[in-house]
Amino acid sequence: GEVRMIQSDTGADPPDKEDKKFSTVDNPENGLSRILRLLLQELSLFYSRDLSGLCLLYDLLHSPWLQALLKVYDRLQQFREKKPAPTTHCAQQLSREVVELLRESSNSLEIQELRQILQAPHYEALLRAHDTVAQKDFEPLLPPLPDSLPENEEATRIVCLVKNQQPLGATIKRHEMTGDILVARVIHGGLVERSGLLYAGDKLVEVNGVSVEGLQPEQVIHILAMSRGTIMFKVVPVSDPPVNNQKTVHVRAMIDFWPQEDPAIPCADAGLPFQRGDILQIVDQNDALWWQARKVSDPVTCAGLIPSNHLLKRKQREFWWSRPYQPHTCLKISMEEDDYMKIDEKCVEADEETFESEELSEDKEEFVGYGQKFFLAGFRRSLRLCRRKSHLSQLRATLCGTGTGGGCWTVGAPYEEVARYQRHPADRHRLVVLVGPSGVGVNELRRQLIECNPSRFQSAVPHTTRSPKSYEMNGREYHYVSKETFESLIYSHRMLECGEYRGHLYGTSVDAVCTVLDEGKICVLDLEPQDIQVARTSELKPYVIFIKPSNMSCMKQSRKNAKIITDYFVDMKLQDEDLQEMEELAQKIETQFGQFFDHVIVNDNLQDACAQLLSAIQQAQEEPQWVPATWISSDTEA
Ligand SMILES: Nc1ncnc2c1ncn2[C@@H]1O[C@H](COP(=O)(O)OP(=O)(O)OP(=O)(O)O)[C@@H](O)[C@H]1O
Repeated sequence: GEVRMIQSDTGADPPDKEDKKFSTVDNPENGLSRILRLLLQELSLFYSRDLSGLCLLYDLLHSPWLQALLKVYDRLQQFREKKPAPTTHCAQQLSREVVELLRESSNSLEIQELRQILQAPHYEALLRAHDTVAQKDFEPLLPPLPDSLPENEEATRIVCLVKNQQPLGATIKRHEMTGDILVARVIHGGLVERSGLLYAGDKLVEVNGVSVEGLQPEQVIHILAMSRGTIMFKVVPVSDPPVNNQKTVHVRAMIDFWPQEDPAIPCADAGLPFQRGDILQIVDQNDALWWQARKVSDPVTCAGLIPSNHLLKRKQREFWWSRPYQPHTCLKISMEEDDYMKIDEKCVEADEETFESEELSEDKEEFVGYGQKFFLAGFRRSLRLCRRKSHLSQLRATLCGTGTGGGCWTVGAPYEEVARYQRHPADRHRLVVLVGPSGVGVNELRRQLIECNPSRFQSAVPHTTRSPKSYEMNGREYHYVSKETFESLIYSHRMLECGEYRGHLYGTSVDAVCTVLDEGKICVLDLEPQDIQVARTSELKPYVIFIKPSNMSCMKQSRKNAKIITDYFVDMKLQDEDLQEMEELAQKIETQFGQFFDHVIVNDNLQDACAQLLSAIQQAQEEPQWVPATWISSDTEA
């Protein structure tokens, strides 16, 4: 009644064609679809009145997806009411009989096809699934309980596991006092954990009907190793099974770990070996000493044991205390003096004049361009020599035992929490940092990259305390600043790298990098490995690429015409000893700083290395990457 009344009131448009189509769907409508149609009819009368929100509601209810959804709902509802029952409980058997019959009948193409279909593995599997559902055969068959249970026996549980190729994923131990065999640890993702039937602390009574009383854990493991198929455990369940309600954490390993070499690990076979730089997913931190984790790059179902943060820090302390006291003898000779002595031996002829003219000759190369000329800052010889010197001194300090890292242990957290980060297209680009042993081609690659697309890639303009030469421009070759200004930048942590060369300070500031990034470009920087940590901030989000030499014989081939800069020559041919030194240095850098590398490129063929570099940078900027979690959280706080 009301519907009609409103219609005559408004004289609005009749429901549109869509609606009619909807109302003429096959079968008589029922349930929700019908209600919806009526509702739409009614709403259409209001449409022209432009009441707020009404049009929105109309469009919503009129949307094809909602209508389709409701149709599905209605169909399912009908289906439920019908309570379908299987026509047969043994479709598989029926199918087999049909195949037999078909074998006897004429061999027409259709019959052949039908036979093939009925014998196809997926079809047989489908019928098997059908029969399982039809027969409601869901539960595994448990062995019958023994008839006579002793009165005083503790509540026991019978657990059956079907062993497959993988290990069971649990460890056992012997209780020191009682001698009971207990489940020590259930490995995350393993068969035992997925079954949900055994817990750490459960007491094993029998395995496959054999009592474990008085046995050593190794003997029990032997029984398990010998058994095939179903294994039956009789256990006294732990009174309150532990619940793992921790969320998983992702970390970057800052150390290497080899379970087979760690005498303290409770079960070496259950250990997860990893190397510095690996991203680990920690799934269980319930144990104070041994956590469970898996490698993100190798997502096997079963986790492995890794030493906890706490355990590693304790070992770290023990390691440092156990070292004999080492007076810092190496630092007695100042590195600079040492270096100068070497330089002086070799370049008795060279004086300041020669150095200046050499800088001039290098200058020409710094203007490059295709069509349009531009200046390449940050490739100056003095800056590069100064960097190299700071690295050498750092490395030597490390070898003398006074540096920040060494051999196996690095100071600081053994695991760094990481999170997935994908740069939003509107965000600044990530800083790209290239690291590599001197002469490997870091600057060559950087130069090629910038030259091939100067509007996309750029280097930062470094700072120096030396005075500008007549042909230089402040802010182009360098930012020329006073010693005081330079030092204040260092003290306020605004210098990414710095060093001294021939009495002048050289370095690259955070702000110089930000200037490039703020122009929407990708800043590509060449840093010494010990400076990576300084650059690792939420502000710059550096993506670190290690440039590695290939093997000696390849290098000898590809570096026939390669030249390096030295203190006494602008271009000096790379010698075999240089290549040898480069290889050794690359190894040292990798063992000491490998945890910070996001990507490694072997620079053998220059064109290949360039192409790899381009695609790595593309990935860094466009695809999700693991970064320290603090970079992300400080973003959201800001
Ligand atoms: N893949 C390559 N094939 C052949 N020559 C190469 C290759 N990569 C670099 N070179 C050459 O090797 C020499 C040294 O390279 P480059 O100057 O880039 O070294 P670098 O790693 O920046 O060292 P430094 O720390 O001294 O600045 C250059 O002559 C360069 O052209």
